[in-house]
Amino acid sequence: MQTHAGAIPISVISALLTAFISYIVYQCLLSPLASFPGPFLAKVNKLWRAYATYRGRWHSDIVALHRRYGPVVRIGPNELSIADPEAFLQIYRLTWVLGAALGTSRPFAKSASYSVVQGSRPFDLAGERNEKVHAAQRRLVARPYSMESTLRLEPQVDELIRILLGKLDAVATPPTSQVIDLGHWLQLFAFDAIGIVSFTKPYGFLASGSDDGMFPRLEQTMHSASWLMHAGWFFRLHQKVMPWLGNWLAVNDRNGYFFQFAQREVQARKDHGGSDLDIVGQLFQAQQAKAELNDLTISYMMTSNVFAGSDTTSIALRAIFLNLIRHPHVMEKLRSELKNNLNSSPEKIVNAAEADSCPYLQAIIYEGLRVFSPAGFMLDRDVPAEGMMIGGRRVPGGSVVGTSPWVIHHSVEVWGEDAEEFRPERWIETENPGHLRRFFFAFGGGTRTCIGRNISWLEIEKLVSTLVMRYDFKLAPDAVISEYCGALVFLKDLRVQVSRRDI
Ligand code: HEM
Repeated sequence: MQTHAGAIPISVISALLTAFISYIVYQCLLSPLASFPGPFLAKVNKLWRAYATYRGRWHSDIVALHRRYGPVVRIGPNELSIADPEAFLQIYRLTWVLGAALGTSRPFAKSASYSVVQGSRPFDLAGERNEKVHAAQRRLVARPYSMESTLRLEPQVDELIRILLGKLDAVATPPTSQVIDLGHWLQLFAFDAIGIVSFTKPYGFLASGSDDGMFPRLEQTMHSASWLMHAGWFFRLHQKVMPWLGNWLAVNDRNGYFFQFAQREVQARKDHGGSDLDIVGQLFQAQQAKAELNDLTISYMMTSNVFAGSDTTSIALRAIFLNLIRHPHVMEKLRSELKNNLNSSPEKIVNAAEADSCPYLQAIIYEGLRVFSPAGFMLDRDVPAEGMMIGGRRVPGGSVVGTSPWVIHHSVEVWGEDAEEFRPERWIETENPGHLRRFFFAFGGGTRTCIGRNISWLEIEKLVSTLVMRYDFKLAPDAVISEYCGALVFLKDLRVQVSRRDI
């Protein structure tokens, strides 16, 4: 058959069509993951996940997909989302020792998607994929993040809480009782708290009441990272042409704008001195014995503090307050506990030791982070070369598996029929709290568990207990609270009427 000059020959078209059909048949029928159910487009095209993430509803969409398809959902040609409790424990909870005993010789390493987070940074705890390199880096910096170190900074956190109380008093003292965006104030607090634990000094956002444009920028960076993690080729291409076309991706702010911000703070801390108790002070001290812990490395680490430590904590605080407001009986029960156990009053700033001694308060924090986990993404891991079994089916080495905190936290199989409900009592009633905690995934798991957990917990337990004793909170009648997932699940427009309880 003749073809016109310039037209594509039929033979080429039919070869392309055959290749396309073969690819679809392979992915749907012959691939080692073919037996796992999932949306058709996800099975055949990696971009499905990038787009699904880009839409900003991944945290709830993936829960809905599991309700539809079951405990294992295929969300990419080579990717599985896991709600199966046994498989979840195998992926995230095994240590080297236990792993060796079970025949899984090493932890599941982070997948290629994390390279986008890491960018060109040689020191990046969250993005580092090599488990050995990560373990060495973590050992280098872990000490200042311990509970012992964190507690030494409690007086400085108290100072910050006093500033917040001053701000809230101004809108909550009779005859005033204004509606405010409580979420905004919690975010200013959480951001400044990171300044305190890192550099002994707050950034001054809470005092000025303004974030200086920082929060939208953080949010855009997070969102950009969330979908680009699943379009790595596009990210790499962009980085190659960036010298000529400029930067078009907000994710680069992580290693650009936010790194420079952290670097300036580290330099200022060095120039002006500060307390040896803060994280940078401790790292400067450690520097004397460990040459590899140079100023650049410390700045990289502080970038993680700014990037991973402020929005996460503020979302946790927002979620806990929203749930307390929506469940007045829980709020009252908490107040009774604080009054009876601590003799707490509206004037008092609760200290960490006191907060730790209140089981209901602790249960509220667990439950708040369970039903509304700040991290809304799936924590991708590579299946080791030997492969793994999930629900009796073999998953080959090199496949990507992972679980989002939202998926495991909303699993009926783990939490029971009331998995969707905010019910702190479940953490107290259970005969086996250790069992429930194994499935508590708000801070990730295994070797890659959040290094800032102690810091956040301290902030949360102090602030929640102090504020509920001092103020009444009521949702504004016109409050329209929305959720938006860009890696973290941003909870917006927490418009609340705040009033002093003691006046
Ligand atoms: C409620 C607050 C927080 C939540 C919900 C949270 C959540 C998480 C999660 C889920 C991970 C694991 C990520 C993964 O495996 O991909 C993680 C890791 C990490 N977080 Fe947090 N985080 C919080 C607070 C903080 C704070 C306050 C800091 C720093 C001061 C911090 C710094 C980090 C770092 C550096 C990592 C990487 C750790 C590693 O791989 O060794 N986070 N966090």
